Amino acid sequence: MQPDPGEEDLPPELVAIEGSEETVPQLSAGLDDIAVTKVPITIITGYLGSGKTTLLNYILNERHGKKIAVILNGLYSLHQFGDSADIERSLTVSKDGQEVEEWLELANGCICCSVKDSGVNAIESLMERRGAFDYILLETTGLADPGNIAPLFWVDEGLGSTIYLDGIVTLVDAKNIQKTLDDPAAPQPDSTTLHSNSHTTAHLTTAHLQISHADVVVLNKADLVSSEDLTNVEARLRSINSLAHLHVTQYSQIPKLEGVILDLHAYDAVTAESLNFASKGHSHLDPAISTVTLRVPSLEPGQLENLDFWLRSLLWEGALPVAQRQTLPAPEVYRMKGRIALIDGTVRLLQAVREVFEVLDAKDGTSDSGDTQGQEEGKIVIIGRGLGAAEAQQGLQDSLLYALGS
Ligand SMILES: Nc1nc2c(ncn2[C@@H]2O[C@H](COP(=O)(O)OP(=O)(O)OP(=O)(O)O)[C@@H](O)[C@H]2O)c(=O)[nH]1
Repeated sequence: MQPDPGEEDLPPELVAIEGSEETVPQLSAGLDDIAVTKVPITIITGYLGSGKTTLLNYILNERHGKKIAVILNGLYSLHQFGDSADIERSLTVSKDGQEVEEWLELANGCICCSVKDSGVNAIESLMERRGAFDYILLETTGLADPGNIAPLFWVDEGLGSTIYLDGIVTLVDAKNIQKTLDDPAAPQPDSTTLHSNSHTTAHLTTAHLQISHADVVVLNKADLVSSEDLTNVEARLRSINSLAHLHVTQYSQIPKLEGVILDLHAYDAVTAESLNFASKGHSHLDPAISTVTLRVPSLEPGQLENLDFWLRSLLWEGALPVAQRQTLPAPEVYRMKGRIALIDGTVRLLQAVREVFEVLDAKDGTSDSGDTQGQEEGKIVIIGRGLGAAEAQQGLQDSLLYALGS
């Protein structure tokens, strides 16, 4: 769910077609009645020189049996792929006299493309022109904020996109990351995309945001640091983002890709284990960003509306609602995941990236906590800035009890 864009921006009416979850709804008029297989897209981000291209080359040279499209979002030279893969052809595609895409065909059936417009439409039109792919990898520039890119691909099922966001992988340079996070001169994110009412003044860098949005952190260049430094970096990364899986690598080499880097389904699945791990009380080593866990009692179905109110208030208005219509300075929320247990034993999943959120039915439909009482404890894990766990917990509890602001 996103803030209302206004009527003129409303999407055309859609009709859902029957089929598996990998089947997308289609426009009601003018299109063939053919189910479309959705293609996963993984965003690969990370600070300058952290090993993004090394990871891409590694993936492309692995035997994965997939036809992968690599999208370079930025002003890159495509020739960086020339060393490791035979280039068969290259082409520049023009639109209205403007060069918008450049692509190279790689030896193993993959293609590599530079797209200046990173939007879903540009990528879908590329897919139409070049035929179907099994997978898309999008490498951002080293200074990109993935929080601005992810919502482009995390598209509502109802909008009928042929691609879906599978996950965000953030490369971290083990040798330089501490300096980058602490450097007051390091490039800062575009403040207009963030709420400005946070009460935290601690320095925030683009590297912080890249880590906070990660579903997987690849802690690379481990060969360049001592084991003690590596342990310290790991602790800091976990304090920023306790939800992400962390893999320590040299030259971005990850022995198994499936389920580790690729095919994560990080935006349509939330396991109780991942939330339990995130709530284990990791250190608060970073002054700018942290992860907190809120406990959610089992809800009556009617209380889902109250939860929705709390989410809108927090994510759209940047305010933590508390009783008697007061508001507290709110955190800036970058990523949120949760499992909400209902008293009837069913479970809802919560996913949010910045102001976009979604509450879905859990695929299994019921608690999978293994709790002998049969009732899972609901949890919401928030990664953000200016997070006071006690205030956030109070605001949530108040919202669940009263219909604040109604
Ligand atoms: N020592 C060491 N060098 C590495 C490792 N991984 C990558 N490199 C080197 O670090 C340099 C930068 O790696 P890239 O993969 O180009 O990094 P990137 O994130 O794509 O860089 P930008 O696109 O400039 O942001 C290259 O010279 C790599 O060979 C590693 O684990 N250890």
